[in-house]
Amino acid sequence: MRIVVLAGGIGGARFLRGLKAAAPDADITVIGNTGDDIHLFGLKVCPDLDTVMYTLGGGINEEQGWGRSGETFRVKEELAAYGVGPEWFGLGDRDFATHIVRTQMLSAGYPLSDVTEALCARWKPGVRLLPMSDDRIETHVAVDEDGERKAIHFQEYWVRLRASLPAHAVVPVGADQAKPAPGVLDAIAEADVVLFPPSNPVVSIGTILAVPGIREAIADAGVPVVGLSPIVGDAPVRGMADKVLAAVGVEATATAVAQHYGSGLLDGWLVDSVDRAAVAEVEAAGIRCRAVPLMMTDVDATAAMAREALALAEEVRA
Ligand SMILES: O=c1nc2n(C[C@H](O)[C@H](O)[C@H](O)CO)c3cc(O)ccc3cc-2c(=O)[nH]1
Repeated sequence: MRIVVLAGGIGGARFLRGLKAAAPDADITVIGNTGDDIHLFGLKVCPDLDTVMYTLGGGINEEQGWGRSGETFRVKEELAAYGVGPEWFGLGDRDFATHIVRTQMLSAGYPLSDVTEALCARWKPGVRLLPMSDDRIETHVAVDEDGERKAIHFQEYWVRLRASLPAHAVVPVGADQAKPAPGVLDAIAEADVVLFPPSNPVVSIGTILAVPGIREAIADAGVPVVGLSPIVGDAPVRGMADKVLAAVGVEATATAVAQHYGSGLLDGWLVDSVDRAAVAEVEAAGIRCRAVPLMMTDVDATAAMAREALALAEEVRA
């Protein structure tokens, strides 16, 4: 079975670990969000691609869900000693090596998709990890700070500000001129099922869908598209998805997120058992819906969710 998964950061990576356990013989292609990418210290950092690669490759810092395990921060300390910022983004020594290799290859003219393939040759994530695009796309967030409206980089909003200010707009800068990376549209066209894991619907899944051609390819793929709600009991399970959902006028509920994706895209939607009441509403929107446990407490729980998603896909296909 060929499965295509649109993945953001921590939620997407954790879901993929369960999907691999649930469907060990499946051919999984991950279309990774690159809107979180940031250039720091002359290096290109790709948080969501790295989180998938490290999580599935066994190198992730498990508690954080991002960055490498067993980290030290000597380089970060030395940069701070030179007064070279920003200090608010925690890059560890091991992680720096990834960004040095990536930037060296990009400077040599390799596209991000080739770079990602080369990095995955070490980590062997067990899935094909494709960036959504080889073109530069960076999500910016419009906020009011110090009495003025300004656009700041997503990472500055997410990490420095901890999403403490209302987001007035979330803009994937560069998306409208970008093209899907090589292999992305083919993977979607050849997929037997497309899954939207419990990643951030705005800055992760939404950014991937903003790359011209990807949303249409999924809508036209003619195979079941099934998503899992990142919102449980009217609150995001992790992260601050509600802050950016507000920016696009979407309520932080399992139903609202399904409606946001729309029945033109989604065929099935899993909500958590506590949101059982949402099932009828989601089905009224033309999207098949089931209420199942959606907390990714461990790999077994996540594998059970993945099996539910694949089962719903087969129900939809019938
Ligand atoms: O909350 C934080 N998230 C950090 N993240 C997470 C990152 O902001 C998020 O993983 C995604 O951008 C959102 O999914 C990092 C991810 C990396 O790949 C590398 C470094 C960091 C550093 C931080 C950090 O200092 N604080």
